[in-house]
Amino acid sequence: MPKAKIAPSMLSSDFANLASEAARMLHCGADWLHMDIMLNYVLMLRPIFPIIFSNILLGPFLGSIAGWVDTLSRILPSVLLLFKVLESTLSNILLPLCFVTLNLDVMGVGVSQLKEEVLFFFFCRAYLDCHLMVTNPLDYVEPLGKSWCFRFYISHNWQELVQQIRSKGMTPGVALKPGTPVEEVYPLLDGENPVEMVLVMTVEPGFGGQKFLPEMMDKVHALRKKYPSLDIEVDGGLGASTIDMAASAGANCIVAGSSVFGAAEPAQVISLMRKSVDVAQLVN
Ligand SMILES: O=C(CO)[C@H](O)[C@H](O)COP(=O)(O)O
Repeated sequence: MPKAKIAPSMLSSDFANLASEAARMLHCGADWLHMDIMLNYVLMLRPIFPIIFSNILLGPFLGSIAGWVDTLSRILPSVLLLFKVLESTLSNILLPLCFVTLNLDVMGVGVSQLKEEVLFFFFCRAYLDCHLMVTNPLDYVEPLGKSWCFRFYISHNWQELVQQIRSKGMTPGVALKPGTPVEEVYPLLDGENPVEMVLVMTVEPGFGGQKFLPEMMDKVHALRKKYPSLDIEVDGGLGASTIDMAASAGANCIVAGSSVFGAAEPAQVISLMRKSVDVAQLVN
């Protein structure tokens, strides 16, 4: 069975502080960051696109140079203490961007907004789970492919799109709106160049905070039965009261917006969702 992946939906984040919100979610244990790109789709959300590009996509891209620091910060806490000592010694000579990063990660020390933005910009490499709801997704392959963006959802022109997406090093997936029958996705999974994920929308796409549609679980069931190792994602209305339904139906990638960003302890919600997927996989 495919691994659990928890992806907070940045649609529910504070858009004025996207970088720090993204860093916060990664710090809380998120596997991916879910990005809804709705240009030409939901007009009122148009401003998101430039924000995503300037604040999120470019940040991790430039951060690749310092990716090793991020890895170190995760696996070698003792190295961080060494940096902390160095920080106090050299703080006025080498502006301690990296030390600020490390302090935040290990000690949970609060840092200023600016420093936190810098932290994400230089040190985080997020896996961006991008759901494109646009009239011509082909137009977006090139700009997204230049960034650290791997996941892509499609609805039409799929053969050419899948090829283009792969050529940019991203992995293609297809999204199903609530009204679309699950059978429509089978040709994209059974063909020569199949997509690698199916996103089953559990609300009508467009806004966070909507009510989970339990009837969508039939689609998840059908997909899991037919494709045991497929990544199956659900998005919309996922939280403590609905996660078990999705997990037991066979979903392993969970997108959650308001339940994570609205929680006092987002890390606990992320962990609960992961546990629910893991337990369901053991039982099934
Ligand atoms: O795609 C989306 C809306 O189209 C969002 O990702 C989704 O709504 C997440 O928000 P919430 O968990 O609050 O429902």
